[in-house]
Amino acid sequence: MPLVAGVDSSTQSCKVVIRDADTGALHRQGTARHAPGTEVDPETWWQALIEAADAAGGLDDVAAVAVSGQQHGMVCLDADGAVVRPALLWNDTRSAAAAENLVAEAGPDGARYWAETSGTVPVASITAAKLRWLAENEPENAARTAAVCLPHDWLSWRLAGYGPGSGADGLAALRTDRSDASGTGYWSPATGEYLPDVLKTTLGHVPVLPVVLGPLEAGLRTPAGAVIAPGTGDNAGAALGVGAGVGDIVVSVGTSGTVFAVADAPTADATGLVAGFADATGNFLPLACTLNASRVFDATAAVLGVDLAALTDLALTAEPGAGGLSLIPYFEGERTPNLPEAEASLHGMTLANYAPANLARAAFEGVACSLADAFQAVTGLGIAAQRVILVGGGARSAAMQQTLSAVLGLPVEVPEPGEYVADGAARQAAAVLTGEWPAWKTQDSATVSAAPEPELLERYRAAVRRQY
Ligand SMILES: Nc1ncnc2c1ncn2[C@@H]1O[C@H](COP(=O)(O)OP(=O)(O)O)[C@@H](O)[C@H]1O
Ligand SMILES: O=C(CO)[C@@H](O)[C@H](O)COP(=O)(O)O
Repeated sequence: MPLVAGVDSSTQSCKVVIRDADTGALHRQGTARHAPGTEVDPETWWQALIEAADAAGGLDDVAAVAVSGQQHGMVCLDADGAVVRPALLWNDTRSAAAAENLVAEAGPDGARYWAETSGTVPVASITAAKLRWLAENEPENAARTAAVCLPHDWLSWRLAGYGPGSGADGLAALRTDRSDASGTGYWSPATGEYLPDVLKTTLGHVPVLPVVLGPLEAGLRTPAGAVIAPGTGDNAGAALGVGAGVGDIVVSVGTSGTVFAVADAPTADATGLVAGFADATGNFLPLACTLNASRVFDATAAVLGVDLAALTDLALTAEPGAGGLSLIPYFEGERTPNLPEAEASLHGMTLANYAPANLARAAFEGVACSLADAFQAVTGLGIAAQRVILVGGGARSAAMQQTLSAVLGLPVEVPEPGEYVADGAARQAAAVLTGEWPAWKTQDSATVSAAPEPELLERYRAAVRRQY
């Protein structure tokens, strides 16, 4: 009965689950908060991982561990293995102009070129755009950058005992997986190869890059001897955690809102709405991501002076349609659609409808409508939605569940509350240990079917069109 650990180092927190490798039974778990902001010292992730692992009873007795992490974050290391500057996260939009320039420099059909070459048209989130920003704005830091990796790669490396002072041998030990490599812009999901030219035209040189492990390939080991599995980007981790397969569309409501499908062939969306990522099993993970999801609820709850449970209760006392209010939730700029400078706005206010319950409902409906746009982009690639699965912290809200079902006009499957990204990582750890994907029992789910509200999405889209 070996134990395995799964780690989810996501934007807001680190979660650790420890499960039985044979049965998947949950033994222990722990969490720790991350620092806020879009520019973060990776050391704070490491300290949070230690804290979350301690809260989960430690990792000394696990036979394998895998780390899933927030995607795209730019972690630059110097020749010694020390971090060159704080990491720029996926939701840091300072690299928006750099992304635009990368597309323009690729010629009149630059977007198609990028979609076909790297799977994804660069936006501010993509690591390659962040490297270009670094080279243009902090040339000394760019020149000192001897290796570039992602949050999950760096944490796996720290788990193996590497860190500042590890030198060239340490950099050579960096490992990643195809799901996270596919979010960099300098790795091709279609060929499975790095794209050195992208690094030359962004960072200015080709740094040491993590070796991309195959789905069941063992990576490093912890000092205590546990196998470190390849790990994953957090969305690919969620796909593993809920057991998503071809025909499933997963909607995740965390700091980011994501809509993604498991596909058996790579995608290349030249509109730029859908990133052509790889998954953690050897398949692909076309994904549309928004910058504004669960934190819209946090902010609205704070404004209304209630907690998240009360926000949902309040929202459910309002009629569908929030009395005519439409919230465009682009508080942090937006990525889908690509409007990095956008701000949120509230439309349709009258003295009659401007009330706390309608505001609460408008927050959930606004996020649901923005996710419906992302959903349409994914299904627009010809991907059928046989089942829609809702995960992430925001999935705990009945208001989120119902408004998403109403706006999509589809039933939504809601797995029992859990840490599905960390669970996906634990599954991968078990798979690497045994050589095959474990046949763990899948989670219990409820199906939420709300009456379709197509006019709500029409009103939202009309407001977006008027504004942008
Ligand atoms: N009952 C709830 N209602 C609405 N949102 C919730 C609820 N519980 C948790 N959340 C949201 O979950 C978010 C954290 O989700 P999570 O998926 O862990 O985020 P991330 O992976 O980006 O760190 C918080 O921003 C919070 O708003
Ligand atoms: O940028 C993306 C996907 O492309 C985000 O989904 C990040 O991976 C962050 O995820 P969360 O912390 O919101 O789960």
